[in-house]
Amino acid sequence: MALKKWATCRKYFLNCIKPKNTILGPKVRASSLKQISSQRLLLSDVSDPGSPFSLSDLSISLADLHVFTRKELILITKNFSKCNYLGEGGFGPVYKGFIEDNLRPTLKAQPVAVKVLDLDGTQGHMEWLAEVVFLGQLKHPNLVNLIGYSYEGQDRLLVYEYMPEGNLEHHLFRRHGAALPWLTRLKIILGAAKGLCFLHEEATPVIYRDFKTSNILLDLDYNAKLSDFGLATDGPDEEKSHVTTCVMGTEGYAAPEYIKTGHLTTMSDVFSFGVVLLELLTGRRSVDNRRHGREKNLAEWARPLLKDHRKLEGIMDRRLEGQYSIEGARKLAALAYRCLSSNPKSRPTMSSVIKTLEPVLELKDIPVGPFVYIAPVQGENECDNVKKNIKELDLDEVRAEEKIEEKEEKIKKVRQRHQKVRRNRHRRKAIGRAIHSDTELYRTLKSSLYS
Ligand SMILES: Nc1ncnc2c1ncn2[C@@H]1O[C@H](COP(=O)(O)OP(=O)(O)OP(=O)(O)O)[C@@H](O)[C@H]1O
Repeated sequence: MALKKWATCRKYFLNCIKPKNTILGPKVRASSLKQISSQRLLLSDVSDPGSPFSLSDLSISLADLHVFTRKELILITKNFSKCNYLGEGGFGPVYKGFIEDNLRPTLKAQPVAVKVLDLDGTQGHMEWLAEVVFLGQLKHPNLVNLIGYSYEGQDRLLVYEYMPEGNLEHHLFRRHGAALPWLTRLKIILGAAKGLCFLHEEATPVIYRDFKTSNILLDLDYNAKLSDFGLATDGPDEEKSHVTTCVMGTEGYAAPEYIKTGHLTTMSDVFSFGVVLLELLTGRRSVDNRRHGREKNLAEWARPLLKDHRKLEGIMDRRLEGQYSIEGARKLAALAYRCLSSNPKSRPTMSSVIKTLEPVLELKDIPVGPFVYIAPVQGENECDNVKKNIKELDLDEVRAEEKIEEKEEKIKKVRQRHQKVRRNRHRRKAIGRAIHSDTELYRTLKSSLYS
């Protein structure tokens, strides 16, 4: 479900970057580039109207990125084939592709995701540029890796490492398939927190501005990586704030002070982090217009319930079926409460968020239930072969196989029972056992989530 996104203002900047050979003399350009190259290139260095930068200068400053031609991208995505379509966001459609090892000598064979700017959409050149400038320089295990970009005429494309498990939104809110286990949720939110912390701790802090479940991508081990830097901006530290007349972000995640006044700080990201934390705890979406009154907005509705242990239990995601650490849930709820404070100064920094989250992963008071795949925690020592085999298997297939085995087991038991009943007919009647079937589970879910 795509949430309403406010992101139209930057479209005005389409083509505001100077074309290839700017009117500035080569000496002036060279010295400006050198001056900037010692530090991180800021978005304003590139996008301000007086900037000496041209698009071709980007490839000098961001030398690790590959500049792809349209022809190469057609090859990579099999002509943007429908079979390779992964989805679509505010920027435009995204396709899976594969880079063969003979494409370029410096580029290894690998699967990729290619984002194509929709020229009729709400985003434009500035979002593309922000993505290139930020992800071209900021490298961290919890940020998605940008491999390269492309610009030809009005066309703007981005090429990323492929994230096989898609995004968190899909895993958390899908109607079918197993629920995301507690420890996997923790691992994901900790990874995302580390990514956000890295951005905030840059010498010039980066305000991400679009922290939400659909922007948290997952690799095969459920390591979280932030993507979608189209709305990111270089900001001052927590003490100072940007004031913008153009409020951009996604409904349900944006901090109240930012919506009301346009004041933007790293603490606005912390608020959005609190919303995602709530989504992980409750299994509810940040905004659900099918609900009534206050319940439509998750943060508004849930925050007052977080401090009361009994109420917290009542709003925990039912799909977890009680398999979570109660102490951990309480700690996370208290953390979400602080992140969602209406006063930005009362919110914790992302480094303090990480310090709160890490010990929660160690809590062992999780009731043992049926087998669930729990993604290994980063750095955990485990048998490489088993890990590799699990990676190579499609998890949905594993679950399907488990279900078949489960069903076969049930049929076997029912047969045995029937035989026994037949044998003991004179002694007692067979009792119909209530099986909590998947259909029943989905129906319950549907009525609670989507009514
Ligand atoms: N690197 C990637 N690897 C695999 N899938 C990806 C990758 N990047 C994006 N996708 C998928 O492509 C789809 C569109 O993603 P995109 O980031 O453009 O939009 P969004 O975050 O869903 O929405 P919005 O733009 O409104 O924030 C999503 O299903 C996402 O999971």
